[in-house]
Amino acid sequence: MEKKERRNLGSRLGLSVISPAFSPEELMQEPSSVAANGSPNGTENGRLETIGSSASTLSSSDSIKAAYAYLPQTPIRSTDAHLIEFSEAMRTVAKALRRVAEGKAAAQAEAAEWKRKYELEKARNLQHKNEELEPEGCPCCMNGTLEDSLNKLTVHDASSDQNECCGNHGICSHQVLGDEAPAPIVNSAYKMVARKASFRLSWGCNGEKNGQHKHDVVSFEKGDITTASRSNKQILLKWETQPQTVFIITKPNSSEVRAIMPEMVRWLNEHQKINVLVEPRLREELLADDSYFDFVQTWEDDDDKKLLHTKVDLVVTLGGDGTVLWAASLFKGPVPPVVAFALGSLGFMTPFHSEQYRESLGNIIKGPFSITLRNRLQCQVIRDAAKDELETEEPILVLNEVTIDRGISSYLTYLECYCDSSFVTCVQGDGLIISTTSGSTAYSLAAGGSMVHPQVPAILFTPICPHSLSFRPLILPEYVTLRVQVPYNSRGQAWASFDGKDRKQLAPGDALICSMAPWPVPTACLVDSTTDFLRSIHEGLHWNLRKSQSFDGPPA
Ligand SMILES: NC(=O)c1ccc[n+]([C@@H]2O[C@H](COP(=O)([O-])OP(=O)(O)OC[C@H]3O[C@@H](n4cnc5c(N)ncnc54)[C@H](O)[C@@H]3O)[C@@H](O)[C@H]2O)c1
Ligand SMILES: Nc1ncnc2c1ncn2[C@@H]1O[C@H](COP(=O)(O)OP(=O)(O)OP(=O)(O)O)[C@@H](O)[C@H]1O
Repeated sequence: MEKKERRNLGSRLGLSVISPAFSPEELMQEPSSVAANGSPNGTENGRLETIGSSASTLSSSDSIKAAYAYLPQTPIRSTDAHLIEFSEAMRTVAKALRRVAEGKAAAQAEAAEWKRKYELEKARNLQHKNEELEPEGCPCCMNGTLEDSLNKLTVHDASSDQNECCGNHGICSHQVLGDEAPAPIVNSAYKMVARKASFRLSWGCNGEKNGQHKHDVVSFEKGDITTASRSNKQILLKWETQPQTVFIITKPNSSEVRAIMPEMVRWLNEHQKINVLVEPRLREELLADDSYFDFVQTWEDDDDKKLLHTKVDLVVTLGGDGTVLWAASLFKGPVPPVVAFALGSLGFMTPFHSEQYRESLGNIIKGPFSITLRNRLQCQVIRDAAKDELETEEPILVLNEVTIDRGISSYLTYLECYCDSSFVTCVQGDGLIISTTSGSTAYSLAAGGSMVHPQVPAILFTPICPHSLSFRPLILPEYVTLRVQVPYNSRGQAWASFDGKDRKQLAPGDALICSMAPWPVPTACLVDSTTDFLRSIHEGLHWNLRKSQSFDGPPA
């Protein structure tokens, strides 16, 4: 019997047929209704006719009753009942699986959070140890913890006394970036003679002293909760000792870079008496041109590279946004201040003009200068096959975003997303972007996310081509831990990429955990965070560019 006919039969009998419950073969086993030729009453509609014939002498309501009485013994009911039971069982299993996944998500998110806290605590302990080992540091800083110092933050006036102690006026670099290298590295190309310069950070409004404190955000006085005037304004960096080592990073294969780079190195060395450090490739390029550049330093192995942040006072990038991303990726922990010169096409994070490098670098080296603290995301892939915590992969830090997409697969990505221990949603589409606010003007913007000022403490959750009309992007607070899981029943694999690089395949069962990293990228501002941000969206994207209407329009 055809499905349609079965449905007709059901509806004529006042029943809803739930599924194609039986086959002609099953019907043929029906003892009373099966004709000798093996077909019910010799037709496909044998069952209907059997019911009809047994009911022919009865009224229509009697015939329906008879049909109901007859049905429990037929395969329709029993097979449907099995199917109903089966689908209910499947629903229960699905629910149980979802609960297990949520439990696992919560446990893994919690584990990641504890790991992050542990890393922070470890960094703090290391810092205390270094402070103990370093008697000639700023005496005021030596007495306090980072928290003490944060609590003491006041606005710093750029023109205030140079000899003033940093303890009461900002975060001192001895506290923030004071984790000195365990031992100096001595080799021909990487002979670090200089001590890292110390500096302090202060919060103010374009350098004006206005007495606001960073911790005065909410007041609980007299039981009333009031928001104090915003205090986390423009951040200033003021050197306490002269910066001595500049790390120059350039985009490869650029004639513009090749023209400016040797000039800049010479100027830094001769006019500013500053050590210059570059990537090994660049040192070779410089030396190939002129042996004068023999004084330029580099590193020899990964161990040296890991200690870069302890030696470098300032990072200078020559290139586009990609070079800033590259520079950030070289620092797996704290990052020195970055001065980015624009030698690319867009330059959202590269506010400085390369033609004016002498003036700009001169001002930065002298200080103070405004910085934007750009948050980074710490991303960790957790493999389903990993047997324990030790098998997890190294975390990757991103300045723009981590993208989970369908890669070369032609199937929809299917991703389950959790925020701390709460289920957020399932992404069915091309993928998902988890972005920092700095990355909000990059891929996330192209996928329909909002542009967010880089100083806003947030994480962006932006789907890529979702196959659902109602999936709008989200902006979440910076303190959450996100977890993206490729479910076991996903049709294909997913791929994660980090600032557009390092693609990693995620198999069903694998997960990616993201939280805000404790090491932001401090980028020097040309003017200040807000002016630079607005300039970049106006000039880079021509945001809301429209010809003004003429005054002589129709009367109102
Ligand atoms: N559809 C898209 O818009 C798309 C697709 C893939 C990657 N990307 C972006 O490219 C980035 C990698 O940059 P790249 O230079 O190494 O690759 P790239 O050379 O392919 O350049 C990508 C473009 O994105 C711009 N860009 C990078 N970071 C930006 C930011 N924070 N704000 C505004 N624009 C930004 C760059 O200036 C460049 O024009 C990724 O992090 C991702 O955000 C965008
Ligand atoms: N020092 C470096 N070593 C290796 N790769 C680098 C380095 N600096 C930049 N890159 C890579 O080179 C690519 C291009 O760099 P970048 O975006 O700075 O230049 P651009 O493409 O000319 O600028 P824009 O994107 O603004 O047009 C990026 O993918 C970046 O990751």
